[in-house]
Amino acid sequence: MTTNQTLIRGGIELTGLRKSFGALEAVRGVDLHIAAGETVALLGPNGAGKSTTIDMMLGLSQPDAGSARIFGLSPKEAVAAGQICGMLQVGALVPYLSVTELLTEIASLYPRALPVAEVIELAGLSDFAGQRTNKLSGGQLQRTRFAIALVSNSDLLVLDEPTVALDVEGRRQFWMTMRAIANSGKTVVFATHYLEEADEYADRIVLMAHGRIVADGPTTEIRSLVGSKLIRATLPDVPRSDLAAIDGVSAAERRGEAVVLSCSDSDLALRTFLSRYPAARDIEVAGAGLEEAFLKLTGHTAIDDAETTR
Ligand SMILES: Nc1ncnc2c1ncn2[C@@H]1O[C@H](COP(=O)(O)OP(=O)(O)OP(=O)(O)O)[C@@H](O)[C@H]1O
Repeated sequence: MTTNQTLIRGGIELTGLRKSFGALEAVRGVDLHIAAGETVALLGPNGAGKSTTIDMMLGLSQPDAGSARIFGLSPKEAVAAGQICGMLQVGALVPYLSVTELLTEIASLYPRALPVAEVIELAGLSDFAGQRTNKLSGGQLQRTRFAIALVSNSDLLVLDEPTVALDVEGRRQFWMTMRAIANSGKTVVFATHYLEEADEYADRIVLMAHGRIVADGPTTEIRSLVGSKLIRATLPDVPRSDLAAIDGVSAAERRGEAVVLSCSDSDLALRTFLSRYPAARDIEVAGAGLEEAFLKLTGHTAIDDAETTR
């Protein structure tokens, strides 16, 4: 086995990571192992601690406690060795260089850099390759940040909300490229708010809320954590508390004349519901979507919101 293979096999190991800003505990004990070759989505609402965790993975900030090891190295060593490359939400690019010039400069820093022309094509920058970086639009800037991450040809790509500011075509192209990169055996970690992106492109979802990991597993597993089925029906004038008390129902929500029941046992719930409320109509039984799972696991349920407004 070569030294490089030995390093790659180590994957990413975050152990007991903590980071506070003054009194605010942004990351409160994150333990996470990512195997080499995995594509992992860090999903969570605003302020969940995703960017803070990513910054510590990239060695851009030091944890208050715990450690991050990237392919057996400290983040700074991994960056210096060209093993890891990040695409951040913020950060100005060197102005007055064209996109091609900037990428050529950056490529010269990495031992295994990809050809710049290939990266320009992959990132959808062909039409703007001669444009100066200070004249780029938000979407073009984001594509350029992506190209910077790609050109290094690192084994681990860490992307913080990579599709922000991209239009529909930009997103489609971005994910096509990412798929090819993931299939080539690289490890990819990306933060996103978009459930459908996590669902569609990641092997695994790590859901963060309030500085902690609240769920970690394949998308299907995360869905199953929140009860398997939802019953929707039109049924005015029945109090929510009566619906929540039905056997097999774990939570009930009212949306105008419609009711939504989250079920722990949907067969039992449906039988009871129909016998007790024969006037119910437009009845649907559906698998709980990732959206429901997300809201429930991050402690921010639509049902809670409904309760606070009652
Ligand atoms: N440099 C900083 N100084 C003070 N507070 C910070 C700093 N960076 C982050 N925070 C706070 O830490 C918490 C976690 O922020 P973080 O950016 O990690 O969340 P996030 O999950 O990436 O959110 P978003 O999806 O909005 O980017 C937030 O409450 C944020 O306000």
